Amino acid sequence: MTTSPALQIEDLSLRIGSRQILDGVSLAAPPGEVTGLAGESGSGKTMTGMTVIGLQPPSARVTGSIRLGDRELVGLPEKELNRLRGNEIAVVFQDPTASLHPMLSIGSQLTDHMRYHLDLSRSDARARALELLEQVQVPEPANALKRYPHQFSGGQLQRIAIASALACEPRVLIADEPTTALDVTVQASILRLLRGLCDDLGLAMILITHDLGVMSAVADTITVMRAGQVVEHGPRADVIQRPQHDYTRSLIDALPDHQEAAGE
Ligand SMILES: Nc1ncnc2c1ncn2[C@@H]1O[C@H](COP(=O)(O)OP(=O)(O)OP(=O)(O)O)[C@@H](O)[C@H]1O
Repeated sequence: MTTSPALQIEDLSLRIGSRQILDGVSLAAPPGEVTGLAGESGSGKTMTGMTVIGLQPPSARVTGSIRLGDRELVGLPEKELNRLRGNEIAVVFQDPTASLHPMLSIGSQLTDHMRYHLDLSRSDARARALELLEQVQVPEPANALKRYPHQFSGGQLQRIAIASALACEPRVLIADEPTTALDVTVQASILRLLRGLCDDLGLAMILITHDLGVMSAVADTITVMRAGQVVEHGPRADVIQRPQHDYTRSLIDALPDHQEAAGE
């Protein structure tokens, strides 16, 4: 079954000064699917994600198309992009503390965000915050609302950052290396959570990671980037088990146990 993509990137290029950072990137993220974006460090994965939410460096020149439903995002005025950010497109970063304020309780961070974007009353925002923390499986949600970021483990903080990203019911979630900073034991549970949310909420998820092992655990399709270009794209099993491009093969061979990653 093919669903029409929530997010469609076509021929996206980005130049900073004389450097071509992205060169004709095309990518579609359908609802309810995890679209993996792989490639070694510096290949342009993060810049692709940042450009989708309009957070590319100010000096960058962007051409091509990024459509959210039937809306074109390239060239959208900053005010309108600001409304989309966090509302229709949300991001989860590698470091959960990047999206959480250290001096504010989890409760006020989640509810302030929703009161601002969704215009909810204080009690409705609190009820929704509790629901979100349950959804991301943070234990004792009512208690968690009163606590501060430093009182949580990295894995729990990433769950809270994911809850915050989901607060305004985005259609698209960009997860940029969401498990890279976490203990190996916690990584799998966060990936399972993201996969479950994608399925349950029909999110179009773009999962950015240099780790094809992570990718093989959850992605439906994989797009491989190198030096700002897409070199390969296809269903996960095809890309991992029958890579067409030497570069993809070298990424797979670099995995500690590439048989395992291939799901064999
Ligand atoms: N603010 C910036 N100004 C200029 N160039 C940048 C900026 N940020 C990133 N770049 C360059 O853009 C290219 C792509 O970087 P990007 O962060 O998208 O790669 P990546 O594939 O996500 O790698 P990593 O996994 O290391 O983040 C790199 O060559 C990088 O040096």
